[in-house]
Amino acid sequence: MALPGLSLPGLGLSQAQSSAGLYTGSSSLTQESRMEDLAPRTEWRFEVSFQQQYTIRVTSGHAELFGVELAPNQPYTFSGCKAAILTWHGCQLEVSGDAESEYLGQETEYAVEWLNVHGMLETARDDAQMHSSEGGPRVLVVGPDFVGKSSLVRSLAGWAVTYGRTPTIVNLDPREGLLTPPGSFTAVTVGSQLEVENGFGISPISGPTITPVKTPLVYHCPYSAPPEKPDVYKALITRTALSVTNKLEENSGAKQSGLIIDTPGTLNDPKSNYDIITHLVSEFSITLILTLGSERLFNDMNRKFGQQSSEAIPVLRISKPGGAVERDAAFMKQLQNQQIRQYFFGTSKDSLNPHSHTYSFAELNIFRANSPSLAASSSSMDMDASDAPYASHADFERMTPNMEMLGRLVAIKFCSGSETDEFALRDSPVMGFAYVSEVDEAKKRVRFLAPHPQKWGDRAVVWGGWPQAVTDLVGSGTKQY
Ligand SMILES: Nc1ncnc2c1ncn2[C@@H]1O[C@H](COP(=O)(O)OP(=O)(O)OP(=O)(O)O)[C@@H](O)[C@H]1O
Repeated sequence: MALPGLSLPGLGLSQAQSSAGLYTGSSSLTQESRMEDLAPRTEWRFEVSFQQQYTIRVTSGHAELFGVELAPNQPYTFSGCKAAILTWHGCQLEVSGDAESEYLGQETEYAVEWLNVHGMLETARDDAQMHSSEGGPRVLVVGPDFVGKSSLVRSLAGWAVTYGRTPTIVNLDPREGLLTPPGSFTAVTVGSQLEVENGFGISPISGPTITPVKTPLVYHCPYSAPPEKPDVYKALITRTALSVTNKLEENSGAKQSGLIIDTPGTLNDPKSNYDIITHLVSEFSITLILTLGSERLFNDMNRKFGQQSSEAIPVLRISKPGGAVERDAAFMKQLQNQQIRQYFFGTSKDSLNPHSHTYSFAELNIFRANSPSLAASSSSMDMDASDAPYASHADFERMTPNMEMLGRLVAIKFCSGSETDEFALRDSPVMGFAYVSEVDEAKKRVRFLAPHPQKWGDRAVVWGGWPQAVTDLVGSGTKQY
């Protein structure tokens, strides 16, 4: 990573830049390959749909994408992506392919601010190194949806790795997976640089990979948002925090590098008096809170946790990047489907070969995680009342496989299927995920797609209302993403 120079954004624009600097507003751009000169501290913003491919190559100078430097002359291809290539000192890009929009962003003060936060974290890590019993910074990132939280987390992680650190990234947003499909919490210590096109990439729980492995700790969260089941969500936070803390105690480098926690926008909830954020701060012993995109949230956090409160935790208000954009429901659905596909089939650079497993009903220990959204989807499927006992107050219920599971993702837990303690079932980490590709109620058997050839024996298999069913996973399986 190159540090920012003294040039001011907007100065020294070439003609190409000034014309490219206008938002195109067109729904689809198809272009021949062409060169774009970027002045220092500017960024090339683009939005590419899932049907398009857009390629960028740095031909001179240095540029980075969310904290990860692009290698010179290497083409990077993006699909289903909204992002920005930032340059501190200026660069030239070769751009080709299709995009929904592309433009030169000159308001990059946010990036300088983010880099300053990285500098603060480095100081805290140095302090932790000198006083070895203390851990590094434990950072919580909060804010409404689509304000750049995940981009900030990714940038801070990328810069930390460039500085030789091994930060632990925790994703508590079940809408979007990190090294996993949606519907999970992940904690992963990052020891090698992230990928430009694919962020955190894929992990061994998806199958053997050729890239350096990042082994995540995964918990199952089959709800799209915390308000669906706040108590379960909080219990899973406690479980994750305990496991992460224990893991850091075994690895001094990771402990000194600290934690960065990404959260869903739904935690920004004054009505509940930010109950879940309070829980998170206490369980992870947070030392720094970064708020994005909401002045009210910043003030509320400052009052509740800031230096004047009994908690005395620094709370900072961080700028939202000008390029951060809303991803509508259709885009999010495609993103979620793509994450599920990638879990089983890998990416165009790192493809995987999933395996088919058939189990009889008698061999399976299936549990359903009840939730309001699952109850709603069952009633819309017109389920027989006896098949859909979701009115039950139990969080998990043992069940016989049925057609409702078709197209769903199931979590294979480390605990035994004979587990009767609901809390042990909830708190057990995930060994891997499988996809229900066929349910034969007449022959009483279920066919799954799973990343590994080994069967999972009598382990507990849990599914819930999230993520939603994917209908076209098998059959499109040969397609690479
Ligand atoms: N500087 C930027 N230029 C262009 N696009 C950006 C920029 N920063 C972020 N984005 C894009 O804007 C979108 C929203 O950003 P991001 O996912 O970081 O927000 P978020 O607050 O984490 O959202 P959510 O709460 O949904 O997880 C993403 O597609 C991201 O890649």
